[in-house]
This record gives sequence, structure tokens and C-alpha cells, in this order.
Amino acid sequence: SSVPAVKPQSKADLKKILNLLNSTNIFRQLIEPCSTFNAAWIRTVFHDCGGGSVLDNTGGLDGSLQFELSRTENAGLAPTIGFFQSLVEPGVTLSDIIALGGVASVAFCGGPLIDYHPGRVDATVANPTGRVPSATSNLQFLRSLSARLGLYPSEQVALFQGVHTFGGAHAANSPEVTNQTFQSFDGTPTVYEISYRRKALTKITSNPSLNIFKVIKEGKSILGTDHVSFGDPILKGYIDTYAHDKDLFSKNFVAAFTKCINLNQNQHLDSVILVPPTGTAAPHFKTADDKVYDVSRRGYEAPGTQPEHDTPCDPSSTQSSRCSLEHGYVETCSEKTRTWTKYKDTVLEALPAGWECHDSHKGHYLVPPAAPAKAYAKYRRSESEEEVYGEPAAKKKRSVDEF
Ligand code: HEM
Repeated sequence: SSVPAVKPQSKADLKKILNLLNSTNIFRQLIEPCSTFNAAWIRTVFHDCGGGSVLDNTGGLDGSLQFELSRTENAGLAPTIGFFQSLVEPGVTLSDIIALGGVASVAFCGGPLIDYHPGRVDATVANPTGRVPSATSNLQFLRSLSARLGLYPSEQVALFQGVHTFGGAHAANSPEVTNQTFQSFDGTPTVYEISYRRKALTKITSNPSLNIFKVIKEGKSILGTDHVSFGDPILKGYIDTYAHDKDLFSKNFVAAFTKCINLNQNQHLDSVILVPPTGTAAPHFKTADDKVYDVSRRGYEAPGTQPEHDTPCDPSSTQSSRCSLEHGYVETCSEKTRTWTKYKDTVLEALPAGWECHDSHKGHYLVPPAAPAKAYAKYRRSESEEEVYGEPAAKKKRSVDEF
């Protein structure tokens, strides 16, 4: 029998996914109007796709970030992942949520619209280590990262430099970059672009420019990677150009961002169907080792939970984050010190009263107060596969073996 190596998952349910963008949905409310969440979610996209490579077809935008929260470079991303995990349900993968969070966050901050195709398959293990850059990565590292993501130099600059028009650095996440609680990269962390014209009327009277590139050109960036990029003649050329050509920047930014959100997923987009074992109404999936797991609740049942807050914690566990004993905090298992490190749960704080933090083998996830999301409630009550999968009758009977 041919069981797919990648865990089969439900066919992407576009309706459920787009429901996240409903103006009444908390998902959308967190990022419109543009807030600090937009930057955090855009960063989340990169820290997931950045572990992938088109050169060897490993990793990608695959939700593996949930197993990588203990890595130093991912400090501060646990609250976002915990929230996103609470939205996972049949037809809605973590990776599709991460990608949607990214494109929607860009759009709601005044950035360009980026095509979004659902259907990503979630990874069941972490991506290789050592692929996501730090602020002190050298040019050679940036080049190889760029090659892994399949970016041209023009796209590399648009993405690695230009994206920092959003957000900034936090001492809690990046002590090597800033000692401030929050330090914006370009002075306008929730704005896609700002022109010279608006910032300094006297200097430039035409050609709106992107603020972040001005910061880099003036040598004022807080990221070492911006300085080394500006020192490279080819990359400098793009930094200079984008500072005066927002249309070209936007075009290449969209191209690069698209490569990141689709990384190693193109062959799956909107093409993966979850097939329940014959005779069960409850959704299950079979893994490569032929175990059948129940997915009738959010998250998946599998071993791997770290039971205690004791030290040392196990950074290689599938549970790299957990709820803190202190309300409003989450902890990640630091790969360096092998201890639980506490972070303020900014997402939990922003959600309406009643949300709770729960632990699972895939890390902590945030649970809504009383009734879960509408689509999910319907799904739980359902006895029929028809309702669960929304598939025509003929398709319902197919088994895992056919794939
Ligand atoms: C050379 C590559 C890159 C380096 C060295 C880098 C480094 C950093 C660092 C050190 C931070 C501060 C994190 C914190 O302290 O909270 C940061 C923030 C951020 N990064 Fe990057 N980054 C790179 C590429 C990217 C890419 C490709 C994206 C998105 C596609 C991205 C999106 C962001 C965003 C939006 C923030 C702001 C987060 C916030 O304000 O919460 N970065 N980056």
C-alpha cells in the first residue's frame, strides 16, 4: 500500500480559510488596522519558509516553525504560533494560516496584494537547523539563503532589506540588536512605505522613496546584514534603486514574498485530500509508519509532550513551547540553555477575555472562550463524512491506499 510520506491532510477548505478574514473574525481584527501583530506575523512567515530550500527540496512554508520555537532565532514567535494553532482544523493547515497571516498583514499595512493559494501540507518534524539568518550573518550566508529561497539579487534586497519597513527589534528577542523594549527599523513600524517627500519636504520633490532604504543608505540600520548588503556593489545598486522606485520595489517584493509563502509547496497547493479510513466518520490520518491518529480536535494526537516545567527541558521534543505557570506568559525551551524561557504572550493579551492557554505535544495553543469558531462547531457535531469533507459521495469512499 502506498501511504504518502507526508501526512495526508484535508483538502484545503477555502471557505473556512477565508472566514479568517471576515471582519468579525479575531484573526482579522488583530491585523486591521495595522498593528504590531502585522509585523510579527510577517516575520513568522519568513522564520517558517527560511528553513526550506529549493536546492534540495527540504522544508519550506510548512508550519515546521511549531517544532522550532526553541531555536534562538525564533525568540518571540511562540505567542503567534500558539494562536495560529488554535485555528487549525480540517481543511485549514497551520502553514496555510501562516501564509495567509503574512499576505493579509502586508495588505492591511498598505502593502501590495499578494496572491494566496491554500493547500499547504504541514510538516511533522522540524526543518534543518542553521538556515535562518541572524542580524550578524555575513554576505556569504545571505547569498546561500537567497539561493535556497530561489531569489534573484533584486528579490533578495526587496525581501531581506525592504520587508523591514515593518516592525522592529525587541531586546527580549534580539539582545544583540537592541537594548530597547522595541526599536523600530525605520521609524514607521506599521507603514509599508514613507516617502522622502513626506518625511523631508525640502530634500526630494518627486520620486517617493521607501524609508527603510533611506535608513540603510545613511548607515543607520540596526541590522548588520543591511550594512554588509550595502557594501556589496550589486546589492547596493538595488538598495539605491528601491529608495527611489517604489513600483519596482513592490513588484520584486511581491515576487520574493510569493516564493517564500509557496516554498516547496507548489506541487501540493490545493491538491491534497484527507481520506478517512473506511468506515469511520471521525477524521483520522495515517502516518507513514501506519499509525492512525485522531484529528477530531484541534491539533493532532501524538506522543511528544513535555510534562513538566522542570529543567532541563528537551529542545528536540515536538513540544518546543508551553503555557507558563504565570498567566499571560508562554515559555519556549531554549536550545542553548535547555531551560524554559518565559515570554509575555502578546497575542493572548490582545484576545477577548476568556481565551486560555493549553498545552499539547506540538506546543501551547490558545483556546477561545465558549463556543469555538462556527465552522469548527459544525465539524465537531457532524456524523457524516459528507459534511466533514464536503466531498461528493463518490469520492468519500476512497481510501488512503489509493494515494
Ligand atoms: C537577512 C535576512 C534577515 C535578517 C538578518 C533579519 C533579522 C531580523 C531581526 C534581528 C529582527 C528583530 C526581531 C525581534 O527582535 O523581535 C527582525 C524583525 C523582523 N523581520 Fe527580519 N530579518 C531578515 C529577513 C526577513 C524577512 C525575509 C522577513 C519577511 C519576509 C522579515 C520580517 C521581519 C519583520 C516583519 C520583523 C519585525 C517583527 C516585529 O516587529 O515584531 N525579516 N528581523
